[in-house]
Amino acid sequence: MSRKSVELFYDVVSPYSWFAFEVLCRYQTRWNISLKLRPFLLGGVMNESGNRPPAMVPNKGTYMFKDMHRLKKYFGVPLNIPSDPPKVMFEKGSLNAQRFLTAIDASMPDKVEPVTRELWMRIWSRDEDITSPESLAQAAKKAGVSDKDIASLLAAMKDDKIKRKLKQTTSDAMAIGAFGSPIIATEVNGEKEFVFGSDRFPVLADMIGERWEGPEPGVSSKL
Ligand SMILES: N[C@@H](CCC(=O)N[C@@H](CS)C(=O)NCC(=O)O)C(=O)O
Repeated sequence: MSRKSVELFYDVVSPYSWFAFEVLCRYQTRWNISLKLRPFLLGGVMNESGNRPPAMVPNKGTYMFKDMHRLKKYFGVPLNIPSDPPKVMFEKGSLNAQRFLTAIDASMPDKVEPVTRELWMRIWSRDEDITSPESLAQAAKKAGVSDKDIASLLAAMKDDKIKRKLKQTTSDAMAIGAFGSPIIATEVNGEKEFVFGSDRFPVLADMIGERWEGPEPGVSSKL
């Protein structure tokens, strides 16, 4: 049977997307899927869809941060809430990080997964910056990218080509109906469909004819 294509649209500013990312990485060899990581810009999706981040609704924000503590344990992901979430999420944002990942996807796609993970470790585990070139370089270095390649990636992320590619990925997500992150898209009977959220894996498994064996299906974690 041919492998089902599964696309993960995500932004490292989104903690729920980290859970979805780790689960899909754990299942990418267990399920008969080909996983495509698609870094997009959540801020763009929010603006274009007319949605707003849950943390901007006070009760949702309170719920979300409580939920994070439960989900950290449930998913086995070392997430910690940063000391100043509004600053991290809304002031500093993720534009540079997402452009950096887009540049990596364009020239060394096999490094998208480890660099994404390092960026999440920075922003959502160790409360470290992900906006400066030095921070991006450190994440890439930890993921095994050479100094020479890091210098090219930092230059490439400023090119119009890369900026357009990030906009295109965001538009691709909008075209299928995105309003937040994570968006996990696949084809069902020739039609593109998606689920929203890290809590939709049982449904996704049913859609692609695979078995959901929980968030840690006996695979060694890369964390
Ligand atoms: N129930 C989802 C929530 C995901 C979620 O809230 N994602 C945020 C970004 S971190 C978002 O885009 N929210 C848009 C919305 O809730 O409409 C999950 O468990 O993963």
